[in-house]
Amino acid sequence: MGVILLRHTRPDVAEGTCYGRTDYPPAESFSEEAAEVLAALPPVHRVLSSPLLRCTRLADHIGAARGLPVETDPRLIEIDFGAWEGTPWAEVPRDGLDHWAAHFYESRPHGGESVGMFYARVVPFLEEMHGAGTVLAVTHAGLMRAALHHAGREGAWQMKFPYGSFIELP
Ligand SMILES: Cc1cc2ncn([C@H]3O[C@H](COP(=O)(O)O)[C@@H](O)[C@H]3O)c2cc1C
Repeated sequence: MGVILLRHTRPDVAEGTCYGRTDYPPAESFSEEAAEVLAALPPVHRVLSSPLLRCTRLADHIGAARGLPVETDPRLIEIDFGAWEGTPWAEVPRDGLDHWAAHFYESRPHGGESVGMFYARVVPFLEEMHGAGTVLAVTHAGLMRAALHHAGREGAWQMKFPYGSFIELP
């Protein structure tokens, strides 16, 4: 089995908000969600986590239950949406969204990371993990999209992953 990418549980932020790098903590439902994740998760021999609270809380919970230390890695942080962070998606300027859609890899109308910049920091992590054994990385939806794109999956950038769900990479 290869690396397992696990999305964090529900964060404490209003539905429809644009957020990536903003450090929202987990929602009140954390304990129940974390128990479900733990029950579904296969055995792993290493636990890595994005340094953001919505991931470290879950990683710490898993690490404590499985007797493993948690290592944080900044390459596992979600894409940085710059000036858009904390804004409802419905209020993000239309021209910015259009530019982003038309120039998907290069565009950064929010002043944060372009998808290309984001992908360029994620790929070295994925390459390092290749063949590293059963490693769990607690991370974000954007990372899971990037990883599936890297694995050659058609439509990976449009995929959705529920909170607390995980994917296994070969
Ligand atoms: C290209 C791209 C487009 C996105 N649109 C939303 N997100 C991602 O950013 C937000 C934070 O993710 P999480 O809740 O897992 O921390 C979510 O809305 C998620 O879908 C994206 C990520 C990427 C890379």
